Amino acid sequence: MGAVAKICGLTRPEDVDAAADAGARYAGLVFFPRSPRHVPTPTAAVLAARVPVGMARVGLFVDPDDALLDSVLAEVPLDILQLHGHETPDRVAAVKARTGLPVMKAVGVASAADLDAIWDYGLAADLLLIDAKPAPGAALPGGNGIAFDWRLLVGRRFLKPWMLAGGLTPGNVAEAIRLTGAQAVDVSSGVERAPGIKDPALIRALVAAAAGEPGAP
Ligand SMILES: O=C(O)c1ccccc1N[C@@H]1O[C@H](COP(=O)(O)O)[C@@H](O)[C@H]1O
Repeated sequence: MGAVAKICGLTRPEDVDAAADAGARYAGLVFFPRSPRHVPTPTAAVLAARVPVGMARVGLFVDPDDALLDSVLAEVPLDILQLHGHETPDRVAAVKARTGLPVMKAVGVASAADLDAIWDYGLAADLLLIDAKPAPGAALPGGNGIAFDWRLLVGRRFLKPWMLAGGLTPGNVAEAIRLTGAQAVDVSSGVERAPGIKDPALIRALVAAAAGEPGAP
């Protein structure tokens, strides 16, 4: 069974075009200054305007305050907000209410115990993002190119639609989907030639492999 793809951390117009041309369903823009994929708001507005109809524009935030959300949304049309920090279920609900946008909440997983947290967000969030938990002391809360043990998700069901993330590449995404049953995947590092610089061939290979196209890796 194939999955649709979100390509996250787009920083250049040509990367948006590559993701769209490859058939990715979601375009991710990072609003987190510590990330090498961070885009200033004016740049994000240009990139968002380039995303074709039918491809959702996802804004990635890490523990954003209301002022940041308001200032970005005043300039950048976004369809979904991705919260990738330590936001509580109440904060997820408050962001939804304030912005009127669907929220995808990221939850980091390293062991079976971490899966319980996913249930905590099942009512508040519209979508769940199951990512690898960053190593202690990691500079970034995501986008580190590390995978978790996908077998932890075998046989699991969640209250909301979910995406799988963490260290996915054109070479491993088919196996990750086969094991977990993910219907959507989110990839950043695995389709880059350098942090923040996407590689169009890797994007094409990733989207094709996720979709289960014949001949894909
Ligand atoms: O991509 C980033 O720079 C980033 C920064 C802060 C939080 C999350 C970030 N990216 C998200 O992390 C996962 C996994 O990324 P990767 O494929 O392992 O590099 C993904 O959901 C990205 O949206």
